[in-house]
Amino acid sequence: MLLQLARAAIPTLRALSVGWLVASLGSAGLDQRALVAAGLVAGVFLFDQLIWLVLTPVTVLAGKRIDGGQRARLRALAIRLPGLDRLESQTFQDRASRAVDSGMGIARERSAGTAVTGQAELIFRMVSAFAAAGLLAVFEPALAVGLLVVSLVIRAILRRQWLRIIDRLDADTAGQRMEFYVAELAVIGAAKDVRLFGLSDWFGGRFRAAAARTYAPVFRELLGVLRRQWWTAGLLVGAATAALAFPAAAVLDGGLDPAQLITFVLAAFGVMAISNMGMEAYDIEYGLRGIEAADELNAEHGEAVPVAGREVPGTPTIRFENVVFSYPGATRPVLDGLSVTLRPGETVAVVGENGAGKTTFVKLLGGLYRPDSGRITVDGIDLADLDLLAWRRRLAVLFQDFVRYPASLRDNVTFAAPEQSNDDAVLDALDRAGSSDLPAGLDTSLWREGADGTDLSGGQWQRVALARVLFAVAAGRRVLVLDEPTAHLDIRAEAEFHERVVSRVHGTTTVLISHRLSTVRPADRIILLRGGRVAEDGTHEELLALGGDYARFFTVQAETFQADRP
Ligand SMILES: Nc1ncnc2c1ncn2[C@@H]1O[C@H](COP(=O)(O)OP(=O)(O)OP(=O)(O)O)[C@@H](O)[C@H]1O
Repeated sequence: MLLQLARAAIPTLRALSVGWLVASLGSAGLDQRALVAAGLVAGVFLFDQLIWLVLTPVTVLAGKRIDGGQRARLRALAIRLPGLDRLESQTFQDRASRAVDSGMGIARERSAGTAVTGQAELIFRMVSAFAAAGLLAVFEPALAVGLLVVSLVIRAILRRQWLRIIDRLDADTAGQRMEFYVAELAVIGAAKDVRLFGLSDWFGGRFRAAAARTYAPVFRELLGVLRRQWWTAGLLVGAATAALAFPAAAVLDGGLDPAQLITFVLAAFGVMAISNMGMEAYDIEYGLRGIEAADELNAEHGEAVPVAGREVPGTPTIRFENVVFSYPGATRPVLDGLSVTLRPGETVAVVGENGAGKTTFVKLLGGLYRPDSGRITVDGIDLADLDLLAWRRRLAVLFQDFVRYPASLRDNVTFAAPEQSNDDAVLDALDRAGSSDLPAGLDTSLWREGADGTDLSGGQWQRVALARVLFAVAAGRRVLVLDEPTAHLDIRAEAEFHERVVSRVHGTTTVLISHRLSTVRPADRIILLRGGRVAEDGTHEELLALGGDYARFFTVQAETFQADRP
């Protein structure tokens, strides 16, 4: 603040000190007074240069601090959202990336921090212009007011032009998203494919196309602005002419001496400096969009906290009653009248073709989405009335696309029940998941990019993820969901899976999703989803006897397996 205030005084101090120097030189050559005046002029110039050395890092740091706070608030809001539907909506994602300036597009600064520090800079530039106008008013108040008004009008015109350019940039979020996605994918996400499939030209072309789509209207707007710029330039030339002509005329009339001429001309240019749109204008305009986006997110989702509801003890009976569910924006429901009961302690396998809705069923069970109609009950209580956080603490879910946390092996296991951290239990879970021979100790960071980090094979990662949910069950979770838990396992591990994992889970309801029918065969019940509802329900033997889809799939798999044998 003090630094900015000192900077705001520079144009006025410069005008006064240079005027004083000229007056001193005029009177008696290079005497002591002139030397002091020259020292003052040099001091002001030097101060103007040096102040940036301090001001720049202070401003950047202040901005980063504000941005850090904004990001933290947004993270808290996103984490608090009880389900995935809002999080996955395009509007939410667009606003979130604007609010935190996640770097979409090229050199975009949209942060709250830049808006605040830019605004502070603008205030002090205004103070500076008004101070210079005050000095100029000593000579001619009308000239001071006129120059101030014209300079502010020029600034307002330039600001409007900026806003139109920013609007053009904002208009194409789909293009920016594509550009960002392609750039990320080409460099990191698809690094192996880019090399092995020779995709660099394809990615390059897509990136250029996305960038051209986003920036073509921006460049058109910019060219339009440049074409219309002549009358802004005219205003500036007019103002500069008045700034010189009025004091010069006064000198000719004998009303001003040369030293005063220099003082007032410098003061006039100090006033006009406010017409210049510095980077602060860019920072404010872009940054304000980020603040607006954060405000919109807060207004729309700020209250979205899971409400404290009822809790159910023990291993519950779970019922899906005529549940219908479509993903936001989808035209067809994924679940369409699904009714099923999961009894306490039983192992229910869920099978069905790709896209039948098996994972969706699990997401609804976890309260990540709500049914469009019908209801899900836990011991007779609607899931909507349960304390969602408490309910989730009763679940241990291994998703098909489980997360590979860039953390230690220990954390990768305990994350499913973070309240427990007992190394014996971690080792036991790893052992049961068949991971006791991993090339990593509990403290090893499973983060290849990190210092001393390592990575695992696909199957090893699956075992770690399996250990994660087994650890959670040992910690008291009472509903275990395993979505394709054997997809990456080798034949021996898959054959041992039921014996080693499922049969050793007691007092827990287990939902097992798998395309490998040998994995689901021993389940207490198998349900087959088709058309968004339960089409078949029974034991392996009952479903084989039924002769429906399950029997057909099983026969095909069994025949394939037989045919593959030597
Ligand atoms: N987040 C989502 N947004 C929109 N649609 C989705 C989303 N997730 C899944 N879907 C759609 O819902 C349908 C069911 O998907 P789901 O993942 O539940 O199937 P699944 O039975 O688990 O399939 P698979 O056997 O291939 O794993 C699919 O048509 C899929 O395209």
